[in-house]
Formats: sequence, structure tokens, C-alpha cells
Amino acid sequence: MRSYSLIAPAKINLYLEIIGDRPDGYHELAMILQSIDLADQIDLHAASTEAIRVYCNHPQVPTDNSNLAYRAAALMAKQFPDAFNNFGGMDITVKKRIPVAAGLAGGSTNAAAVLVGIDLLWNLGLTKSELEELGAQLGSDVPFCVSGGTVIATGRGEQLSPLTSLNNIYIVLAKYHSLEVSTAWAYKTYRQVFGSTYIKNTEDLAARASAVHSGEIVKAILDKDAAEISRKMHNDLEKVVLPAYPQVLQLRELFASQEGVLGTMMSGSGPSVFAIVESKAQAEVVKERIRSAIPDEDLELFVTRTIATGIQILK
Ligand SMILES: C[C@](O)(CO)[C@H](O)COP(=O)(O)OP(=O)(O)OC[C@H]1O[C@@H](n2ccc(N)nc2=O)[C@H](O)[C@@H]1O
Ligand SMILES: Nc1ncnc2c1ncn2[C@@H]1O[C@H](COP(=O)(O)OP(=O)(O)OP(=O)(O)O)[C@@H](O)[C@H]1O
Repeated sequence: MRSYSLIAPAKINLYLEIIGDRPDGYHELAMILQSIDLADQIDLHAASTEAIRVYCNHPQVPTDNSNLAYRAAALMAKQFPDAFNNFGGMDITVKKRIPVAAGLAGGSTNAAAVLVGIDLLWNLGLTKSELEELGAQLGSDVPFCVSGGTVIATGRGEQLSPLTSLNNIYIVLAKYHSLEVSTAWAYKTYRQVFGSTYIKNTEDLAARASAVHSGEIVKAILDKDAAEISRKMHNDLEKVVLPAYPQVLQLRELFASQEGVLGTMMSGSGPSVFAIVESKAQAEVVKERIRSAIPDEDLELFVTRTIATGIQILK
């Protein structure tokens, strides 16, 4: 019997620009994705039967074949049938700490951890880019989650250009536990509100996507300048999520009014909102002030920090 434990970090979006919609129904994006140390733990145990089973401590997370961790294992079984026949099924235990349906890539990072873990369990020796290609079949955020760090992501989010390591920038993260925003809804609503922006000219598309590489926020990241990064953050999906979810807007405004907050933004399709702060001590102060302003038990608050890694192998 063999087993592996992996750490699967969440992400935030420092930048999310919708460049246009694509014929496949997805949106062409220019994003900057950032790993944070808020993470789930994934335990993989080789089983003596052919079954793939998922266990999770979070009541809102399905444990059937719709779980992204299950789907990652099923994809590996399909891609590598000889290894699957040889090694058999597995038990996957997901210890959830990342809030669910939060815009933090919780399911995607679990899927990435299962890909990395099965590669080890079955001695496949896959490269990082092979793992990322498999990940892209499971979801747009999965390829990033494999190696994580600070990355420019274009295409539908799967084309990755790593930037410098951005360690230890402190973040306060807030999410109403019972509030969920569907990613598909956010993109669909954006298209309805702002109209179809289908770009036929591929050169134009490439030029617009590559503009982010020379953008001001990238310069601020390369300079590791947290204040300037905070000023240049952007998320197009805020334009549809904030008007539809007053609680998210309220959190965003509350963060913005706090002393010590360098900048605040919704992550991905929301509803989590994060604030960049000057130090760990300042983060604790801001967290307590938000807790006092909104003494609602439904509001989850975390102090976290940026990290330079994606999936890590614990043992
Ligand atoms: C909002 C973000 O989290 C920002 O990082 C991602 O863009 C979404 O990543 P994800 O949840 O892994 O997305 P997927 O599972 O691939 O897609 C969920 C849904 O979001 C929409 N979607 C997603 C990515 C993209 N580039 N364009 C889209 O329109 C599609 O309607 C899709 O059905
Ligand atoms: N392993 C998993 N962890 C969390 N949610 C999962 C998982 N597998 C399937 N789901 C389902 O996926 C939905 C989206 O959850 P998830 O936490 O991945 O969203 P998210 O953080 O908004 O993702 P993203 O930022 O990639 O759009 C949930 O409602 C949940 O039912």
C-alpha cells in the first residue's frame, strides 16, 4: 500500500481582464494569478479494489463523481489504463480549509493535487507541462494550480507565463460562508451586460493579451512593490458581481476604508474579497476591525500571505 499527502493552496486574482468571448463559449482572458498559503490537504491512499472514493469534511462539497478530485483521478485512469490496472483504485481524502465556491480555485487546486499525487503513486514521471495539459481538461484554473506562484495567465486561463516569486505579502480575506457565486453565471452576465466582444482577428487578440505582459501591474510585481500592485489591481467581473451582491460590495467598501489597507479586490468570480496590507500585525488589526463592524457568524475571515509554490508534497 502506498500513500501521499499533498498541500493544495488557494489562489487570488491580482488582475482579471476580459478581452473577448470565444467561439467555444469561454472568454479570452488576461489575468495575474497568485497562490496564497490558505490551503486544503489531500491524502491519497492506494486501495485494493478498482474503486476511486472521495471523502471530504465539508458538507457542501460533493463526494461523488462530480467532485473535481474524483474527476482528476478518473481522467488519469482513462489516460493511463495500464497503470490503473496495475495499481488499482484509491481513497482520496479532502481536508477542506479553502472556502467553497469562493473564487479561490478550491476545487481546481484539489484536482491539481490529485494529478500530482497520482503521477507519484503510479511512477508516471510526467513533466510539469504534461500535468498542466491534463489539468486544462478539468478546468481553466487547474493548470495554474499545479505549480502556482505568481503567473500571467492568458487564453481561457491555461496559458501560463510565470513572473517573479512574490512571497509574504500579507492578505486579509473575507467570504460569507453561505454566499456562493457561480462562475458560469458571472461570465454569462458580463457578456449580457457588455455585449459580445468576439475578436476575429487573432493578431489583435495576441496583441491585447500580450499588453498585460508590459502592463503597470507586472512592473510593480517585478519590483515587489505591494503598494503599487495594490493600486494597479483590477477585476472586470466586479462590474457584474458587485451590483448583484450588495454584501460583497459592502465588504469591498469596508476594506477600502480601513487604515493600513493598501488595496482591495474581489477574487475571480467572487464572492471572496481580499485586502493587501502592510504587515502581518496590520492584517490582524484589520481582521479584528472587520469582525467588529460585521459581527455576523456567517462571515469567514482569514489572515493569509502570498506564496511562491503550487502543489507541495507533504509525505
Ligand atoms: C474566475 C476564474 O476563477 C479566474 O481565475 C476562472 O476564470 C474560472 O476558472 P474555473 O472555475 O476553473 O473555470 P471552468 O471550470 O473552466 O469554467 C467554469 C465556467 O466559467 C466560464 N468561463 C471560464 C473561464 C473562461 N476563460 N471563460 C469562461 O467563460 C464558462 O462559462 C465555464 O462554464
Ligand atoms: N474538490 C472540490 N472542492 C470544492 N468544491 C468542489 C470540489 N469538487 C466539486 N466542487 C463543486 O464545485 C463548486 C465550485 O467550488 P470551488 O470551491 O471550486 O469554486 P471556486 O473557488 O469559485 O473556483 P474557481 O475560482 O476556480 O472558479 C462547488 O459548489 C462544489 O459543489
